[in-house]
Amino acid sequence: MDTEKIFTLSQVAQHKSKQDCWIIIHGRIIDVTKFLEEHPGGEEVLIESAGKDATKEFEDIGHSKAAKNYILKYQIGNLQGYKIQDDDDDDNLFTHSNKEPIKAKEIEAFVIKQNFKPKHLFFFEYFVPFLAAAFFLYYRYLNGALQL
Ligand code: HEM
Repeated sequence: MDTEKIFTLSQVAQHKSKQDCWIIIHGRIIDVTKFLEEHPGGEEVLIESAGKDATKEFEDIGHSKAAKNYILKYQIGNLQGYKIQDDDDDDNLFTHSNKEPIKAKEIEAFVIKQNFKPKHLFFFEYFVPFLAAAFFLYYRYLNGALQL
């Protein structure tokens, strides 16, 4: 098991043949080339998902703990952007790692939210200067009117 190496989706996509077959499960990159013939579900299903994220397909079957251990055995790295936390407790193995990477848009939204100003600031920033300017102009107007 190698959890240090980071691969991008396009790097994984290059390994999609029977001779070189990688798949992604919960952000883990698995080289299943040597496992193809051994897979109880047949090699076809793995080859179909080669070079892609097969998390949904993997979970839909309801694989056992043994299958999850195979994943750790054949893991060669992690998908870029995934935060994987290994745990000794096998049941948590995948719940912990099942975290979506934070998307840029979410970060942006967070930053914008943080920049929101309280409503009363708007009052002081715009309304008070506007009132002052109005008073000033009115004063000038009155002065002018009185001098006439
Ligand atoms: C595209 C993803 C996958 C699909 C669609 C898939 C499909 C299946 C199916 C249909 C079975 C049931 C076979 C039967 O009951 O006769 C099975 C069993 C099994 N698969 Fe997969 N599989 C996938 C990925 C994997 C991976 C990545 C591993 C491990 C590296 C794995 C390990 C196993 C094991 C150990 C079994 C035996 C039953 C169990 O322990 O859950 N599979 N798979």
